[in-house]
Amino acid sequence: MKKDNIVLIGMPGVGKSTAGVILAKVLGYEFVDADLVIQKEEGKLLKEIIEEVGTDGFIAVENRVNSSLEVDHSIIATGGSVVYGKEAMEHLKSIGTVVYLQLPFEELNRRLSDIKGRGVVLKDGQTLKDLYEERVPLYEKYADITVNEYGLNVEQTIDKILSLRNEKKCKK
Ligand SMILES: Nc1ncnc2c1ncn2[C@@H]1O[C@H](COP(=O)(O)OP(=O)(O)OP(=O)(O)O)[C@@H](O)[C@H]1O
Ligand SMILES: O=C(O)C1=C[C@@H](O)[C@@H](O)[C@H](O)C1
Ligand SMILES: [Mg+2]
Repeated sequence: MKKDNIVLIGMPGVGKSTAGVILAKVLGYEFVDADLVIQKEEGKLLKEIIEEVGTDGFIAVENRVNSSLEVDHSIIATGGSVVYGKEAMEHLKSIGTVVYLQLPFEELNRRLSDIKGRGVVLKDGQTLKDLYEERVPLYEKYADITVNEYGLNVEQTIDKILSLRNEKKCKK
């Protein structure tokens, strides 16, 4: 039987970790932050990994770690760049429902006042807008459910995730 996980994807700062941990409490699930799993497995901070092996190297590490996540009844908050890893996304889709947390660019820009400090995978010269345009098609490609959280607080976002997930379950 397919495992019962919820996998949160989306741009950095959309709230995958913030909403994910509360969602786990509401459902009585485990919470897995893929960024923290990477840090634990590598024994380094994300920003140290990016400094040492560059953005492509980080993406390879992220792809490998996410491809080997074996959890059930868990909310998995992924890193924003996980969608560059084909194997990781195929694995995550096979073990859960992929929920894309979506925000318009302007709102995201407001939230991310210090994006370098968050260790975002930005290539030289790439702006946040470029990154947004590059990634949105990937988030859309892998999403089973898309949740537009514009104007919603964390609790409202969680309610929306749960009601769209129930709708999807009822359709099956
Ligand atoms: N509706 C909302 N849902 C979730 N977070 C929200 C919402 N509105 C505002 N926030 C705020 O947005 C920020 C989201 O940050 P968070 O670290 O959870 O994002 P993330 O998607 O996990 O980013 P990253 O990819 O860098 O790990 C928090 O400061 C949170 O309080
Ligand atoms: O969106 C990104 O590029 C990233 C987001 C973080 O969660 C980390 O996974 C990492 O710092 C890269
Ligand atoms: Mg996070």
